[in-house]
This record gives sequence, C-alpha cells and structure tokens, in this order.
Amino acid sequence: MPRFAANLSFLFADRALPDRIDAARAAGFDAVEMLFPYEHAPETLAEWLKAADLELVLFNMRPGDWAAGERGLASFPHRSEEFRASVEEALRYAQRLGTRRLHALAGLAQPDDARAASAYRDALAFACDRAGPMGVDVLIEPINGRDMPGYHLASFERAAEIIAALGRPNLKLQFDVYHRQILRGDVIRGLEELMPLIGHVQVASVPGRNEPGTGELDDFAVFAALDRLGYAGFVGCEYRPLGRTEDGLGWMDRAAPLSRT
Ligand SMILES: O=C(O)C(=O)[C@H](O)CO
Ligand SMILES: [Mg+2]
Repeated sequence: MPRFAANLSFLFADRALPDRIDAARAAGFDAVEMLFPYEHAPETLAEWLKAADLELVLFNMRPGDWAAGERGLASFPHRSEEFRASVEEALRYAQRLGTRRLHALAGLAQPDDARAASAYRDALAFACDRAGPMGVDVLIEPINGRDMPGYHLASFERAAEIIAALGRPNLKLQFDVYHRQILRGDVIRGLEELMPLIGHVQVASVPGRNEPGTGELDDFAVFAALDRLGYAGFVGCEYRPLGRTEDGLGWMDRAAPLSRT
C-alpha cells in the first residue's frame, strides 16, 4: 500500500503545530505535509520534525493574501516579482527541511485568460529552473471550482498539456483524488494515463472531503491501483476529519494493515 502523509493543515487541527507533529507520529505516520510553513522559522520546524522523526514531503509556495481570499500568484503577470520571491523563500525552507516537492498555486484567473496562461507558464518555468538543481519538484494541482471558484487550473487535461509544453523534468502533477472525482471522475483511468507525470497524490472522500472510505468512491481500490501502477511517492491525507482525527484513523488499518506500528 502507498505511504501516507498526514496533512497537518487538515488533520489534528485542534492543536498547535508542535502537538500536531507529535500526534502524527503517535498515530503511526512517517511523513507529513502542510499548506504553508511560513509562520515558523525553518530551523524551528526542522527541530520539531526531527524530534518526531517525521519527513515533511510537501508544502505550498506562498499564495498571496490567503485570508483575503487569494489562492496563488503564478498566473498574475503584474505579480511576477512577488511570485519569484515566493519561490526563493519556499526553496530556502525546502533545503532546510529536506522537502522535495513544492506546490505552486496558480491563483484566481479565468482559465481562458491568455495573459494569465502565459504568466503561469513563465512562472512555472522560472520555479522549475530554480528548483531543479536543488533536486526539488514543482507541482501543479487541478482544483475543483466548487471548493475554489475561479481557480486558474481546473482541468487535468490542461495540467498535462502545460507539463508537456514546458518540458521541465521537475514539473509534476499533484493528483488530488478528491478534485479529480469532482472535476472529471474516472479516477483510476486518470491515474493510469497520468502516472508518468504524477509527483504527489492526495486523498479525501467525495463529496464530504472526509476520511477515505466515507464517500462515493472506493478509495481502497484507488490505493490498490496506485500499488499496481508502481507509484512510489506519498499519498497526502488532505481531509477534514468527521470528529477527532485519532478517532477516524481506522481506514489506515484497512489500507495498510502492516504499516502502522
Ligand atoms: O486544496 C487542495 O487540494 C490543495 O492541495 C492545496 O494545497 C490548496 O491550497
Ligand atoms: Mg490537494
């Protein structure tokens, strides 16, 4: 079964970050991911993670003013300096924390806005060229318009086209099973077709975005497909627990009965 990473922006969210880290370890995770690490110095985060023997496998570049509703900078031509600074900052964190995957959020701009599309490609090329020599992948994630209305990247086909067009080996797809099911369905076929492009997978039930196994999809069949396809990366648990996180982790025993100690 795949290796699961606890998303610390979603799981154990009723406590402070150091306690979330400890809780993830206590629950049997070896790896974690989070939306944004920037409230804490990288040295502090590195200490907390080391003490819990956890790997931080993914986080996002700064998205602009998240609290004000911004959802990324990469598709705004007039904010390219800010985007580039966010790449440098994320790479500083990644180097200190040993993180090999950074998600670049596109921002809220119509998918058919040609200036936004061109700025997005330029921004991704810059990020990849900076990250490549450091062994870091840049990820792009199609996000459904119900959760994020107006998001620039709302199509798996378009994500694949951008990856092909840019020709950067470290530009990868973040395949979130939850978004895929809402945007497109055909999840396992999507994994089969897109596997060579996939750098990270995330999971949550549909439609509730809760624990795997609580929605309309057979998430365990999806995990089995990842194994069959030889997926060697992580599956981020990016779901909203229905109750206390610990009380809802029974799905992990069903998914990977031998991996929790
Ligand atoms: O919303 C998601 O699915 C994500 O993975 C992003 O990081 C959004 O911020
Ligand atoms: Mg996601």
